[in-house]
Amino acid sequence: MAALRSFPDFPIPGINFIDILPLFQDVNTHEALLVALQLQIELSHQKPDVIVGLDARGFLFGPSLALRMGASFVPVRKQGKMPGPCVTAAYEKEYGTDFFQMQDGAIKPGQKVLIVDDIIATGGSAAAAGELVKKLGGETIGYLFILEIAFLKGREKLGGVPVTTLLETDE
Ligand SMILES: O=P(O)(O)OC[C@H]1O[C@H](OP(=O)(O)OP(=O)(O)O)[C@H](O)[C@@H]1O
Ligand SMILES: Nc1ncnc2[nH]cnc12
Repeated sequence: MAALRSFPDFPIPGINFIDILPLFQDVNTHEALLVALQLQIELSHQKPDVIVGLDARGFLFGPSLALRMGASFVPVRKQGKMPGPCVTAAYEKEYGTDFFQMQDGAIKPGQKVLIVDDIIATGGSAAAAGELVKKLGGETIGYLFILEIAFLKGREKLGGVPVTTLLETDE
């Protein structure tokens, strides 16, 4: 937790924003983070075919983790960023409303998918990503986060799919 910083009233008043970026500034901490995430996947005894990372902070470690696991990486992006036909889901998060998209065909029917992101707060973003995976015919086998803001109870939005987090805070 020492590498994380919090910023009161960012991006809007009332939100205590937790900044995970320092984890990537130190090579050893970055490496330890990836080792810890990989270990969590291995402990689940479920090998994902695809790792789905959420725009934007899920892109910081999703592709590296996918390479380590021998899985493909597929991004979920905010609306309007990707070309071609996409599936779309609306969602609410801790500080606003947004739309997520995935490209048609990015996941093949029946593929096992692990959804990763830096933080689970209300769970709105992660739930929308799960919806998109389902629309493409994939099977979400789990969610993996670096940090859970536990009092927001986001995991309750994820339909009973296994949720793993490395760290937890109640602030
Ligand atoms: O559980 P929730 O309440 O949905 O919140 C969690 C989401 O919020 C943050 O992303 P944000 O939308 O701020 O986008 P960014 O990564 O582009 O900054 C965070 O990286 C998660 O994706
Ligand atoms: N409090 C928070 N800090 C950082 N990212 C977030 N995403 C949603 N809530 C957040």
